[in-house]
Amino acid sequence: MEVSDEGNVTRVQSLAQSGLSRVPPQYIQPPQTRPVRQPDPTQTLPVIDLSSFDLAAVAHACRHWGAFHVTNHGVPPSLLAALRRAALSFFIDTPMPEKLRYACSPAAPASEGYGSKMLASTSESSSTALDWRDYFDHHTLPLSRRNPLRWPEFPPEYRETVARYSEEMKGLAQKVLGVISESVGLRASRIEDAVGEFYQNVTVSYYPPCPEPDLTLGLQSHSDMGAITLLIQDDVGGLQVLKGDTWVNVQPLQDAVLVLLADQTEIITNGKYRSCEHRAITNPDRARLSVATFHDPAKTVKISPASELINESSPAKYRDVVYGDYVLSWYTKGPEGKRNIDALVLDS
Ligand SMILES: O=C(O)CCC(=O)C(=O)O
Ligand SMILES: [Fe+2]
Repeated sequence: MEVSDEGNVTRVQSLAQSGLSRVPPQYIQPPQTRPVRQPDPTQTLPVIDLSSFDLAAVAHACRHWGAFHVTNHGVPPSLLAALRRAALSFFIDTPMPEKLRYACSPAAPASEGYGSKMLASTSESSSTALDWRDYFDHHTLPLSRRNPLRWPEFPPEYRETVARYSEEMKGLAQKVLGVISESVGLRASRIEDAVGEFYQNVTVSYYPPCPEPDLTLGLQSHSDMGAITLLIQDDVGGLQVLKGDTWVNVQPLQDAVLVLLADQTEIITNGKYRSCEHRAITNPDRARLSVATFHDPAKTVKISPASELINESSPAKYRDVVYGDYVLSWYTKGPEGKRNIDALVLDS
């Protein structure tokens, strides 16, 4: 997720540390996107135990939430902890001038590195309030995109931990996409076959404490653009998912991995499953860390609804899209909830 003039972009962490009691105006959300302080407390995100589950529970979670926690997923908890530790150390132990050596390139959107501003500065995106977030984006797969020299050098185990984590997340994404495929009535490999080789990015988000949590968002409302996102976080909380028209807090679940269905899975399942709209709120007291691992098609891949799910009574709901075109529209227009996928919906 990324940038235009990152060289000049203020790091939110520096702002937060300057001890200001009001946030600068460019971070203030318009009234309609400010976070509600009382999300629905009666709702809790489904949990799927990957060592024993029934497909109906997966189908229910995908249909009604587009998101669920997975437990017994096979990724060692020690690796999740090691990644969180290394990532946090980059943000809190590394001096700012050293961090800025990894600043995202000003030229291209979605460039790798240390950034703060998700969208390119276009006239369409200029009205969007800034996120109260800094991040580090790693290009991890395919290996031809990977250059660990662009990843933090400290702590010393950083690069190796990201590499191990990337591998584990790839395996888990394949496993979970297989289960999702079967739960919608497709053969297990069907969604993965449609996506093709995974283009995987690992993005660490660091949300510093914010003096005005009622007026700001850590990350604006969006759905992820690829196929599937796997997210881990610390115990602070702040992620919210939209269920129907209600925002629900996602309670951090120790050692679980959170699965978010992304837009290409919505298209492939012909809308039987919807991608999850989500956002991060800010916290006045504690910084928060999350790590999202995105699994996307190559830019040249054409995504279309699975023909097995289309018939006379259930016609194709989305037009085909070349993934690179989808990404370009996302970064120029901004996510604004789910507007990019909504633009592909065919008139019925
Ligand atoms: O910080 C979080 O929990 C959400 C991050 C996220 O949605 C993203 O990076 O796309
Ligand atoms: Fe996201």
